[in-house]
Amino acid sequence: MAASQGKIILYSYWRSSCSWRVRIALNLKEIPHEIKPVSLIKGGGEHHSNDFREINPMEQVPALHIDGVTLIESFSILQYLEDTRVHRNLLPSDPIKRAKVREICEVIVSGIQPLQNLCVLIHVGEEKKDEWAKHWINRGFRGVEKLLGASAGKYCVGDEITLADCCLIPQVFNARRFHVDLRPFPIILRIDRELERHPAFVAAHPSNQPDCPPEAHK
Ligand SMILES: O=C(O)/C=C\C(=O)CC(=O)CC(=O)O
Repeated sequence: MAASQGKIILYSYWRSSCSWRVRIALNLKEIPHEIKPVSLIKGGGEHHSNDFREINPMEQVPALHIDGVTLIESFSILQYLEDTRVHRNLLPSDPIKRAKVREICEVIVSGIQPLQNLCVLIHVGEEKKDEWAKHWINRGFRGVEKLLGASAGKYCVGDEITLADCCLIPQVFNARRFHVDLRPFPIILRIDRELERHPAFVAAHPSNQPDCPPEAHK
């Protein structure tokens, strides 16, 4: 799994919402990259292999090989892209708006997604896992909806696409996957509709990934 020099390589799984956040940002910033699929399912998960543990000791996707280093943790990767690839900024210049973008990101990347991540659901067990995921997504979305009530314009914070939108859209997909009733979250739904045809978001969608199984295509 050694990464070739110079090329930007994203280790990704089609349905991983954390990989998806990074795919959106790479697309929005028009950064050429190669996707190396890592199956979280095949043989108990390729992310648990010795080879992949060298890439990410947390045994998770995504990992991004860029500028001679390998970075892990999606939000940290997003920040690095923002720091180094100034084309198409995904953080506003106003410090309060920046804080609001990061606030929404944190609620999703720390407060919602980890609680419904595959390794947590395996630990929770087959019988309880769906109800568990639904509960935590619901709880988190109540907070996100309230925050968006104060910050949203066309998108999560104002009228420009930001890192918050990169984090929100994959989480909406997960909410649907776990049958969360989204009707109490009209702002979240509106932003999701706003972005569903955006080319950078369409290209990053699980159904457009090289490792998407044929039966899961839209
Ligand atoms: O195909 C699968 O069921 C395996 C894994 C996932 O969906 C990814 C997650 O663990 C959820 C997530 O990224 O939020």
